[in-house]
Amino acid sequence: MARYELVKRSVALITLTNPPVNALSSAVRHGIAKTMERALSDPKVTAVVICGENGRFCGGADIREFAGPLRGPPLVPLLDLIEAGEKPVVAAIEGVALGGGLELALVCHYRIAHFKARLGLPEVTLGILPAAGGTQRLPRLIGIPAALELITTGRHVSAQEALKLGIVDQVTEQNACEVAVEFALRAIAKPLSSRRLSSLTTPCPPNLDALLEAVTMQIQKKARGVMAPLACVQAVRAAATMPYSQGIKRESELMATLFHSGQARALQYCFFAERTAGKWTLPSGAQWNDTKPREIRSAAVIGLGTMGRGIAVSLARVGIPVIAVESDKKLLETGRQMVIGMLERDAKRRGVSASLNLLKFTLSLEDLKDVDLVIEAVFEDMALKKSVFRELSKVCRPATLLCTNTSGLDVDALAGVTDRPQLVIGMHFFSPAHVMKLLEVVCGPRSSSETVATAMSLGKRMGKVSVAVGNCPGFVGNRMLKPYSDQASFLLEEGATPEQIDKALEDFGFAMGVFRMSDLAGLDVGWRVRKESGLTGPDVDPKNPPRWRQGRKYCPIPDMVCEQGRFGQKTGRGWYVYDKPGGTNAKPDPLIQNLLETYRSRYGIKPRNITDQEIIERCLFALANEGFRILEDGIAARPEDIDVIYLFGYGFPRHRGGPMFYASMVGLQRVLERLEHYHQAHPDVPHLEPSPLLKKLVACGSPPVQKWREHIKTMHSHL
Ligand SMILES: CCCCCCCCCCCCC[C@H](O)CC(=O)SCCNC(=O)CCNC(=O)[C@H](O)C(C)(C)COP(=O)(O)OP(=O)(O)OC[C@H]1O[C@@H](n2cnc3c(N)ncnc32)[C@H](O)[C@@H]1OP(=O)(O)O
Repeated sequence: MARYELVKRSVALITLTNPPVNALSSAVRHGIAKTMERALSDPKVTAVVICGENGRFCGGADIREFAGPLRGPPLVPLLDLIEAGEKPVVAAIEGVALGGGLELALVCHYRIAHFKARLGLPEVTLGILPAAGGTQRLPRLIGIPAALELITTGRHVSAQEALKLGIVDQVTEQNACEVAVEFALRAIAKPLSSRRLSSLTTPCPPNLDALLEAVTMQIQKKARGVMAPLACVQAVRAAATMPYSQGIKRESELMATLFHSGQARALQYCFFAERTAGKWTLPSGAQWNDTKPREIRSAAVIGLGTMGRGIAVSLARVGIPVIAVESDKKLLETGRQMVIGMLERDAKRRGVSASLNLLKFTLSLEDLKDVDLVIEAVFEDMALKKSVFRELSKVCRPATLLCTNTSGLDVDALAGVTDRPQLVIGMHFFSPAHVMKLLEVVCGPRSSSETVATAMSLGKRMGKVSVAVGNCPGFVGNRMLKPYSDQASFLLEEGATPEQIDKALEDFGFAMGVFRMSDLAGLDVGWRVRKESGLTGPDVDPKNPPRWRQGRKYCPIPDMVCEQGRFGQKTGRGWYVYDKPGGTNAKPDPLIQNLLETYRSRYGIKPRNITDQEIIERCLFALANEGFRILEDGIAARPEDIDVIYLFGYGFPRHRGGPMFYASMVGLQRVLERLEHYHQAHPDVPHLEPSPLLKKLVACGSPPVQKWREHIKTMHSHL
């Protein structure tokens, strides 16, 4: 796991060999210990270079090892040994030096980085802190403010920025190993004492307390309830106020508080879940690693509303020529200006030039005859979408992939009106599409494996986290949202207020509660869908009981809010009131309070005190319960896929791991008991009835989330 060679007759070259990222597994640590000992004791060796195989220095500690008992040589004494050695050690950083990888580089006496390398201490994103001296050595090297920023955010820096900050000594466009060997030969005669970071005094800013306080407040605001960044601040404080020997003890104590925490487990689960999600399999057996995607050299977007504009920008900024289509001149011109503006702002932010030459705008579908792929993003209306797909089927060449950005309509029904159902697939982007990372790739029963592979790979190229899901109303994300938001509405009936429910959800960790989020998204969208599905509006039979629709309990309060023209932020009024249309400062509205009181008295509902615990349990357990049903139905292949959808598409707090992981952390037995309890109290709400899969998992002893798949025997997998 660490190769040893003697080069240039006197330089020991140690290469970490643990693909794909040369993580510091127990075997690698063992390898480093052995090879370093050999280098330090061999009189022929005058200097040492450490590098990583396959152009990657080191991706840090092996995160998979954190779940089991700690084995092998501990990292801290091993790194101390390298730093204390009497022979100069040079790190040759190619690819990445992250976490423990950067900590390894920091104990080397010199660091040479390839110009494409990225460096950072991302431990905070895994719910822990850099505990192999990183919180103590980095501040000594680059000062408190810069170290604090890097350690508390986990941000990666480029080699050029690392040079500016003083993290590396040289950046090279040549082979970093060869440059490091030459560098090491020149370093032989130089004294090492000033190169041992642990022996330096931390340069301390005069306003240390104010700085730490400001960063703490920023963290508490941005990452409410998240422990690791606060522990990082404390560790950096120790670097500023304590000698190294005490600081390193403090670092280790703080790590001990984080290491086995639920937040660390959740965040590490998220890291792997995100990677698992890309590995799709279809019922035919075709899967991610045996199906070649088609190359997409040109694309078209139909409809330049909010979604279409974001999709066009996402395609153009990764170099794909896009033809954008609208139905009339005025809409086309507005869309054109908006897309160009968005692309220019995006390019400015990224410091690149805007690829405006890749965009074409047209009123005619005929212009799409030669494109490789079309994404339809017209109004959410089945008849309209069908007519677009019929037309596309006529004008596009037979090999063109036809994708729909529907957020919940039947993808197979659209495939059915075309001459190529195997080339039809859903690409469900989230708004704003050029910002949100999630893409649900909706596989219809007739979508070919090549079509799935192409949509997944295009998503990746666009920088999205793509998750393959089956075709059912609302797919995964929006199907689960219904029981969640229904519970919030029922809680309003029973005595809660929008602000109380939102606060409970925001305290749990959501960036926005359900009502603030609906105000942002626009309340009219859901209202239109409810009208179209006969849940409200003139189509409802007047003999229908007022709080009962389609055989189950129904809460009409959201419809009543819309009937008053309150569509959310854009109209300046929704569940909250805003200072102006488009305003973002949400204030509780006495008119909503009034509406709720009138409603309750009309239906003889006596309001009761509702606890935050009940709000969280009813909203989130109903959400997870639908997730179990989705797994049973074969609409999502794994709980990790559902969690990734909720993390990237719906703002589920990452330190809670996603709805399915959260349910497993609470304990499936407890989730089952609480759902049974709430279902008994509300027998007319089917979403509260525990799903058969949840019951089965509890009966099997509540296995960890990674093992649920073994218990899911779907009659018919859609994936
Ligand atoms: C009382 C109790 C007290 C307990 C105290 C215990 C103390 C223990 C001592 C701790 C010492 C601390 C050491 C250190 O401070 C801690 C760390 O280093 S944590 C790790 C930090 N590193 C990272 O966060 C980097 C994570 N990786 C990435 O960001 C990316 O993978 C990458 C390196 C940028 C590469 O990106 P890509 O090229 O896109 O490739 P993938 O992301 O798809 O990854 C490929 C493959 O590799 C797996 N993988 C990546 N990194 C790691 C890793 N660090 N450990 C394990 N596995 C890793 C990844 O999952 C992919 O796997 P695949 O999906 O292919 O199976």
